[in-house]
Amino acid sequence: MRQTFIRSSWFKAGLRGSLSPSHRRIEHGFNRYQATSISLENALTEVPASRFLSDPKTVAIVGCPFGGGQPKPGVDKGPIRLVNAKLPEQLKGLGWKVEFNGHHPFEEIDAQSDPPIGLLKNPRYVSRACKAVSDVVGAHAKNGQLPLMLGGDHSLAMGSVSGTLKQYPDACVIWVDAHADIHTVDTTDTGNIHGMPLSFLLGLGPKVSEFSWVKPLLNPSRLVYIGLRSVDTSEKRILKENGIRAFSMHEVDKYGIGGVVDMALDHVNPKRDLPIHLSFDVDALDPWYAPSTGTPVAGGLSSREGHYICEAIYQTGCLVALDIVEINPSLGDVRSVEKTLAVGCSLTRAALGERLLFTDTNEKSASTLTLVGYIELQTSNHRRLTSFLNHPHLQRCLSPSLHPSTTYFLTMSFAHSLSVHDDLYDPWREDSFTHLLPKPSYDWLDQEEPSPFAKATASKTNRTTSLPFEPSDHIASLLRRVHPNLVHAINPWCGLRGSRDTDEYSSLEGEPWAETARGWDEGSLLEQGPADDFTTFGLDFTSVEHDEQTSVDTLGSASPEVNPPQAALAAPADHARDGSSCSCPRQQLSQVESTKQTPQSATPSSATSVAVNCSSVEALLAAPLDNAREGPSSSRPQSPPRVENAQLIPPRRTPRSPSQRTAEPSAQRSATRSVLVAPADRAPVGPSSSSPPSQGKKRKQTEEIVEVEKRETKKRRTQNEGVQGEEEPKRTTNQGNQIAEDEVDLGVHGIINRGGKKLECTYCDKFFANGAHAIVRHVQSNRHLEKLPHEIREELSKAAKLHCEHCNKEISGGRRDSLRRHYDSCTVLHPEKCGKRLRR
Ligand SMILES: NC(=[NH2+])NCCC[C@H](N)C(=O)O
Repeated sequence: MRQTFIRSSWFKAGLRGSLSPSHRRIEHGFNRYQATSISLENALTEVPASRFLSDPKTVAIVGCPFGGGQPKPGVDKGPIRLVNAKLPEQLKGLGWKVEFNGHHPFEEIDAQSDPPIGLLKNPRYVSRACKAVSDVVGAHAKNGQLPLMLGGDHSLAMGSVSGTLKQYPDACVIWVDAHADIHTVDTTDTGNIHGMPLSFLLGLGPKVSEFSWVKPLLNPSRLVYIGLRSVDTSEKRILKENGIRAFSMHEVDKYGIGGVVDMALDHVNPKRDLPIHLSFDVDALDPWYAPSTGTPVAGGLSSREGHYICEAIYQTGCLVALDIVEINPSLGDVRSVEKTLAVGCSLTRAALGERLLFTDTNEKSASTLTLVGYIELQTSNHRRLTSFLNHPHLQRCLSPSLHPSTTYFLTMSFAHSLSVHDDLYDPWREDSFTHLLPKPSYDWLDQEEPSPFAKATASKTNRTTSLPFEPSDHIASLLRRVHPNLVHAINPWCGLRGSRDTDEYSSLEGEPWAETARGWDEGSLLEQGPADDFTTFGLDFTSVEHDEQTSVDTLGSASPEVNPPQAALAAPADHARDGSSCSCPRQQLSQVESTKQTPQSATPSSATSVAVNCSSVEALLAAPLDNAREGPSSSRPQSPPRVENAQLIPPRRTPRSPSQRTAEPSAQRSATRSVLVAPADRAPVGPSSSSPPSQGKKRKQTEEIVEVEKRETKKRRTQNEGVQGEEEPKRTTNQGNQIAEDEVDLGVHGIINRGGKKLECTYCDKFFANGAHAIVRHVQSNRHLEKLPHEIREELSKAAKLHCEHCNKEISGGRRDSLRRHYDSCTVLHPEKCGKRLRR
């Protein structure tokens, strides 16, 4: 039996070009209008925060008032002051669940009972404190929480990193510090253990029985430094002997912080799939920004550079633990202390998702939703789907290009091997399931249109069908690995509608892609080709600048009023302002120097105003992945040494002059807000140049388009005339049928409600028996929307809100399961309940 899962609407919608024979296995395309369909609902409710943490994302604050690893009093007050500065509230403001049950009590040991071991000072005190921290951090990590260790001195990281490694043995450690903190027992000059934690974690140097609990779980290749500038001679030797990668301030100056972070990540976490422990010593920052610390060293990171590190690591979705250490509120004047505490808070926020242009990842608005692409997988094979989603090619395509502040969704559809049900699977016909698929386990498909048929069929019998896997959760978890903010939407119905349209094939006759379509029909995809064939998947990432309006909006939403707790201490993203008024000596110098050099082009990950767009299908086909990768990364000044696996896909800038921007019609501008529009210079959607259709076909298509356009213009004109108060024009369907007076014209929707029963789509010939909701969805999911102005599209998405079909109540949240829950209390379905409630 033929598998007929070619979507009629797609062919009509101009996705034909994507069906070239060379892309027969994986269909991909981009239909930005689906952004307003069900995808939106799913995307709005599902924003995975991390690859490793549990939901809801929880940060467990481990306050460590401890300074035994160094000699200066006061560092133990650091965590207390950070908490008093409302750090927990600030993190809540970022959407985290915060667990903080008071600071950890560290039992003091008097000096006599804790004599030095060799040169090591307070060895027992430090060891016990670190052991306790290790246990606590390990427990939080085990619970799927993110432990935030607030020091205290940096010796505590011996504990926190141990705790992390217990739970995540393959975790990597990014150590941001002015110092290497890698002295061994026999190399330390000072005996201060805060200069030694890494040697214990790496198992270097002579063993000290007091520290035997520290397991040398850290592999030197999993450690990377950023910000070093005070490294003792013996430490340099240790770094060299152990091949430990370090990015000193020299490299920061040379490559820029973006390059350094990329290289650091490429070294320890090339596929961005390993858990990351970020250990941030505030002395990595220039003392200008963090003066209140015990061992300040001039020439450090600017505030922005420090924040960039945190932001970039958050963006990997791999952060599992964070240390913020060495803030000593007893050092310096009041202003210095405030400054240091403020930067400690804002570094923490940056590492936990605070963004410069957006409020937070949990606040989802249409402007943070970007459709990345459309994938149609012609497979029902679980293994193949997994290998596709796990394929490094896809990961490389998506991962580095997606900005963390944006929720992306990938609309995916799956042609299941429903061949046996072929003629039966029509959700619009209640009887279509009744004998073969009595209780479909198509919940994932049902999700969007369950009520008419799912209810009807569920009651009949419990026979289940044999879908090979339950895609929703599975895909969600796989996509989370690609990018934490990448969500998916399964978009079932247009395919289902098309499933009966076998005549589509005849209309394909002579087209180069007809063969492909047949190939799918015969299930060839399932049989042939190793997973590697999926490399044909190539999204074309094109940078599209947010229009000015968007930037202003999003910037506005990040203003301090939005988040009062943060304002209490430091305005959110206050670090962003550092540059202008900065008198940090290093930055002044580099500012002077940078004017001499070629201006640095924006690195992709720092370009907050750049979004990713997979534009027309033709562009996809014309631009294989490798081409898509060419771009600004190669034009970066002094591009860093080749970093393995760092397949950055730099967004291609499409520069537009300000006058060009203002010249854009406002409707078009605002349309770019929620759904990014392909830049004008992209090839128009139509037959691929690589697979030109026959002349005749081409003409037929053009004629079709012209006809549709004519219809549109006519319609618009008659509408306008109506507004001007002239005689009301006769209303007709696209078939030319006149609309009777008792028929409701949904006008702007392009939908005619015929006698309140059957609905006809004005743009194609389809009829719907299942209510306005269904047809609104239909119009959205087909490319009819393309023809509608933005305002109308917005109205449409409003109209697509879920309502109970019995009492017409709007279902808040617009989710199907909420609707199902609502049925239980629906006053029309259960008048008796309603009565009870009234009596009460
Ligand atoms: N985490 C720190 N602040 N470490 C400073 C260490 C300074 C010096 N290398 C020492 O061993 O004493």
